[in-house]
Amino acid sequence: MEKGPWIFVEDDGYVSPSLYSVPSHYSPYIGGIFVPRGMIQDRIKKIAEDVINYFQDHPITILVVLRGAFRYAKDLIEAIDAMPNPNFRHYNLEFIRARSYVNNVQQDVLVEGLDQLDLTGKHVLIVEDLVDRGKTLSRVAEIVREKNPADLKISVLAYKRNPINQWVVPDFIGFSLPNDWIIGYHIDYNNHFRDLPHICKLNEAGIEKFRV
Ligand SMILES: O=P(O)(O)OC[C@H]1O[C@H](OP(=O)(O)OP(=O)(O)O)[C@H](O)[C@@H]1O
Repeated sequence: MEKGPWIFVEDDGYVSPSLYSVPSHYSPYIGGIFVPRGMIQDRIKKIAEDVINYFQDHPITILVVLRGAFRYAKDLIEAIDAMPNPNFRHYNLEFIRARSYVNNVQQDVLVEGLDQLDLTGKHVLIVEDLVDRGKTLSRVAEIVREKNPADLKISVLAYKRNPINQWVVPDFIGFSLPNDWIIGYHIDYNNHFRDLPHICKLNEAGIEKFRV
């Protein structure tokens, strides 16, 4: 993945969790903070502008991939709502569920809630929290394309530089991150750390502690 219109976080581009406010029950398991909450919010404001500038006056069907993308989608929509010129923006929301990870091992990708959606002729924006190996987004996009949308774009907050990922680079990316185990800002490890406000690196102690 070339450096591009996203914020590139270097492999050692994390800071100590002691520099930011972190819940004490999580701090032993955080290897470092890659992106603090305020920077995430600022980046999302710009992505909201980019999305609206791209879709112009086409109504957007925003397809949120639960559960991980919940917080990113919420903040993206709030940023769109806060933009000037309310006559310009026009979107509706749909929610699907995709899941695949137990511990840090990927199982088959399960997608729920997409079968019954009619996306024919719609201008669709898939909103996802994380690309890791790329299998989830690849599968979701494949199903969406079969529904003949007029347009399909993809936004991902966190794009991991996982060499296994052969997936096409999404259209709107928040941050390019190292190939570490990423947690926080609703990105989970076995359903833990979703409420951690910053995007962080999970350490070995955390991988062991919350293994199921
Ligand atoms: O690029 P990939 O290797 O396919 O992985 C990315 C997916 O993994 C996470 O989902 P998870 O299975 O943890 O479910 P969740 O959305 O409920 O957190 C994340 O939310 C993405 O959907």
